[in-house]
Amino acid sequence: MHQTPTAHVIDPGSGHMSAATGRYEKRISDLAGLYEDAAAFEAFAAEDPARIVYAVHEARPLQSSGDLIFGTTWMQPGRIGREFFMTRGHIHATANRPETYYGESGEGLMLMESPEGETQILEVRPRVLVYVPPMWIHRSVNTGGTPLVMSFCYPCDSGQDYGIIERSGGMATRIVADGSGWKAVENAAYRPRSLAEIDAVLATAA
Ligand SMILES: O=P(O)(O)OC[C@H]1O[C@](O)(CO)[C@@H](O)[C@@H]1O
Ligand SMILES: [Fe+2]
Repeated sequence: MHQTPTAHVIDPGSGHMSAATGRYEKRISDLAGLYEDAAAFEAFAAEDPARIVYAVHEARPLQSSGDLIFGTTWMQPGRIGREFFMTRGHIHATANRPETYYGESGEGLMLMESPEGETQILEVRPRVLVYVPPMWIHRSVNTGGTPLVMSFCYPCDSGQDYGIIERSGGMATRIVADGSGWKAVENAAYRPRSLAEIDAVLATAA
């Protein structure tokens, strides 16, 4: 039985995608532990715990392999202390699965880290497509003053592993305000992965 082809209209401002099969939101209260300035986070969360930081529309297929998951991420502008709003970040649970992101509106960046700890940063803006190759941890950051909207696409058997970032005390690099722009700074709490952990990640790709 073939699935029926579909077309989806994306609103670049709101990130709404027609005929999505799912939608979820991440609120400030869901994002404890991500930001370097714990006191600033607590103050922000106490003031407005229900504040939405990002929202996702997605279409998930019926099949469990060989198919795609695609949709949009809408991210509010804002900062906790000097650090810009960002997604939780993850590596795909099957680590050799890639992903693309396409800028719909706003400006931001894709912060990526290899299991070995190399950082790569690519800016996202409208009409820029960012390719996240297999094996890269990835996190989106809204560095602008308006919502950042991106559409994304990845294999439906990728899965998301958030533990890899938690175990290393965050990603190696943080994105912080610098005048009217941004800069990358070292995360002082970062603990590089052991060879055993790196090998375990690489093994999921075998
Ligand atoms: O799952 P996270 O790391 O919170 O970030 C959400 C982003 O990642 C995705 O899961 C896609 O990989 C999208 O939902 C969104 O772009
Ligand atoms: Fe992903």
